[in-house]
Amino acid sequence: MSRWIQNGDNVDITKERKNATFNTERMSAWIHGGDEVLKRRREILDYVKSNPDFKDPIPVEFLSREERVSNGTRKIVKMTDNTDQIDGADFFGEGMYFQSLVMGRDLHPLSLHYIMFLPTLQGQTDDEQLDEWLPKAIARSIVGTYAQTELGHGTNLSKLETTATYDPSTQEFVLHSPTITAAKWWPGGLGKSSNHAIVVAQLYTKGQCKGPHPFIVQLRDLETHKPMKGVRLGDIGPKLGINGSDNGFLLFDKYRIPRKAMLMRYSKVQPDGTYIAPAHSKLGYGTMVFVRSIMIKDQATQLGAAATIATRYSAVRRQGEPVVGNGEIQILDYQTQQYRVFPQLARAFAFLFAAYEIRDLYLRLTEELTHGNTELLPEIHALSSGLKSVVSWDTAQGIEQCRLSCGGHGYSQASAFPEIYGYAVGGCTYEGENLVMLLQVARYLVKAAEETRKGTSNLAEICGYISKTGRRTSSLTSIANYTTDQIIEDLEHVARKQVFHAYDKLKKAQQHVKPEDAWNQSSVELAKASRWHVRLYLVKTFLKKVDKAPEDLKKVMIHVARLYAFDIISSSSGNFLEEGYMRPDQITEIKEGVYECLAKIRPVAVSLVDSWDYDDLELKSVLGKRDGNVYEALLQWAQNSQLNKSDVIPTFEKYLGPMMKDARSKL
Ligand SMILES: CCCCCCCC/C=C\CCCCCCCCCCCCC/C=C/C(=O)SCCNC(=O)CCNC(=O)[C@H](O)C(C)(C)COP(=O)(O)OP(=O)(O)OC[C@H]1O[C@@H](n2cnc3c(N)ncnc32)[C@H](O)[C@@H]1OP(=O)(O)O
Ligand SMILES: Cc1cc2nc3c(=O)[nH]c(=O)nc-3n(C[C@H](O)[C@H](O)[C@H](O)COP(=O)(O)OP(=O)(O)OC[C@H]3O[C@@H](n4cnc5c(N)ncnc54)[C@H](O)[C@@H]3O)c2cc1C
Repeated sequence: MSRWIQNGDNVDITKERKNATFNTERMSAWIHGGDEVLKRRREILDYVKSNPDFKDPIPVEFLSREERVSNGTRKIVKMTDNTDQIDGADFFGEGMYFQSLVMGRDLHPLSLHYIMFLPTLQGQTDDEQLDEWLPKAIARSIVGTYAQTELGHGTNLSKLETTATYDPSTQEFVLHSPTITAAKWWPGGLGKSSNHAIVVAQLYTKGQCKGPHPFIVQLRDLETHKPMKGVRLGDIGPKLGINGSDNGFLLFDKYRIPRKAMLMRYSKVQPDGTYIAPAHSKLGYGTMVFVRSIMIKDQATQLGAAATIATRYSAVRRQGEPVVGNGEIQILDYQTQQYRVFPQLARAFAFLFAAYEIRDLYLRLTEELTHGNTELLPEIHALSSGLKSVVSWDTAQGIEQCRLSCGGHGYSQASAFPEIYGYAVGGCTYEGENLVMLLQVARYLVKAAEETRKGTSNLAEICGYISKTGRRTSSLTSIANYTTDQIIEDLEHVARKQVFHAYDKLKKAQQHVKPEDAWNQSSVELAKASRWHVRLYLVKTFLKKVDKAPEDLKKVMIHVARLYAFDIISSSSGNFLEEGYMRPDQITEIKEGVYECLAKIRPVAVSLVDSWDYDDLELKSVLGKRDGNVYEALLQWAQNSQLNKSDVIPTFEKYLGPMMKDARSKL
């Protein structure tokens, strides 16, 4: 019997599981990278469940902000006391899973320490600095964050205002925030927890500005934890999500740090102030590329969770009686419900598989950089920026669709949707605002288009479609015979067309206006080109992964992958119809393909979401509980409300009681 079925479970959800046409365990192993990975996940899960230190006193939704920060800090310290339980080298797999189980969807005072501070030390220090700082950071004798964004500037790094001016007489840098807008603003854990930070500041030496560079800076006294003299910092207040994290502000008043505080792996300032430039001007941005690449898996995991909650709830929720007298049906049987939820599940899969690809590519980049080779950098910058944008945007929209699909209960924090949304949607902004990142991808695509037009094209594989001579019309005859190659060919056509459309618009505008105006006037079309480029990549990666799956899994997953592709085509049919590339009847065929996929997925939907292997501990959703007994659980969840501590609360005595009494006396 499936590990997901237990006595006492809701009967509808049990029936769904018994209808599975594939082995859920095999599917989970395939999704997560093999039997060994799955085994390790279960070991980590058992460990977390068995450790009372990781328990929340009550669901975190009922805690105040201060309690959340305190509870999160307690847990993350315990968690990082026990990193021997995981493979420390596997941040992407075991590290992220462990932290997700223990910390849920609250970032915490050590988030930035692990996500950016440590990776920046690893990637940007010279050997001597690495020896000095890395052991301390790994041991957690210091806690750091990444302070780059300012009140006045986040996106445009070249206009950051914090200055680091080199003083050769003392061999120190002087850190200074010349204006209010120079205040660092947002860094996670900066407000109250960190005592160090990587601070990105404009480097001045010999009277010249050399642009933004990273420095390691002590912010608080190691014993008293009081801010250092010349450092002013604090918490920036509550946010849409991640309220367990003390995101902070920071201002410097002519604060002196030693020359060796500048991270000198790529750029250097010599004792006399001579500046040595890096091999590639953007090597200092490496940590952002790393985070963008791990964000894809994180976002996929959030959307997968939302789809799991919506699917399980839809299996146990009965509403509406299409045949009067036959009883209400499971809402999962409505085609409209399937159309709302299953594409989100399909997207989550597409994003997860792309996450594996970008992880591998990032590892290759790291290896190449150790040999001084920066060739891969532009490609990875473009791909990670593009994926980060498209994936976080679709994840945000997808979570909202899942929430809506759960009706009123989706609006309750018991569903977990508010937490999931609040956490995930930050990804549209941090690590580069999404539209800005799409425009970075566009720079890359414009170059590819230019090379193609010049006939000098020697494009990286990912851009190969740009220089292909495609068909003038789609070769689709019937949805049953619509092959993977044909699907890709059709998407390539639209992506290529949009790339050249945007490119031509840009080139035309450049003949009439200044380059920056031409770029601005073409930017909506350029961003669209980037989106198509990324969607094409996602579809290709998904279909390729499914093509290689074992037969028993492939016959299920093919419908999910096709749904992902058909949904994209049918919801942008205008692009495919343009210039008669597709005929209306071909679009109708693809829409029918969507409905067919929904029908194929329906009977196995619950087992498919089970295969994501979310334990209740990780899902943290009353609606998405494994056992499907949601109504009892909702009633129980509500008991945690502080308002239920007494039958009559003081507001009655103070306000409502007198109001009603007064009104009664006047009747
Ligand atoms: C031991 C194990 C223990 C394990 C324990 C585990 C514990 C775990 C604990 C926690 C784990 C949690 C895990 C959860 C998952 C995590 C995911 C969630 C993370 C949430 C955390 C949020 C943190 C957020 C942090 C931040 O937001 S930091 C700030 C980020 N800021 C930005 O991203 C700014 C965006 N702006 C830019 O990037 C740039 O300014 C720009 C827009 C790209 C423009 O730059 P500029 O220099 O002005 O460029 P130009 O001069 O115009 O040149 C453009 C040129 O450069 C190329 N370019 C640009 N960037 C790059 C790059 N990075 N690489 C390569 N090339 C680049 C660009 O392509 C152009 O090239 P061309 O000129 O050739 O076209
Ligand atoms: C939850 C969260 C956590 C964060 N954590 C950290 C952290 O730990 N450390 C840190 O340093 N920062 C952090 N940040 C800051 C984050 O990196 C920035 O907010 C982000 O890079 C966007 O920059 P911005 O706020 O300046 O937005 P802006 O750039 O001001 O964006 C506002 C609007 O302007 C548009 N825009 C801006 N520039 C252009 C352009 N060139 N072309 C077209 N449109 C443009 C954008 O598309 C957007 O619509 C965090 C932010 C959040 C929300």
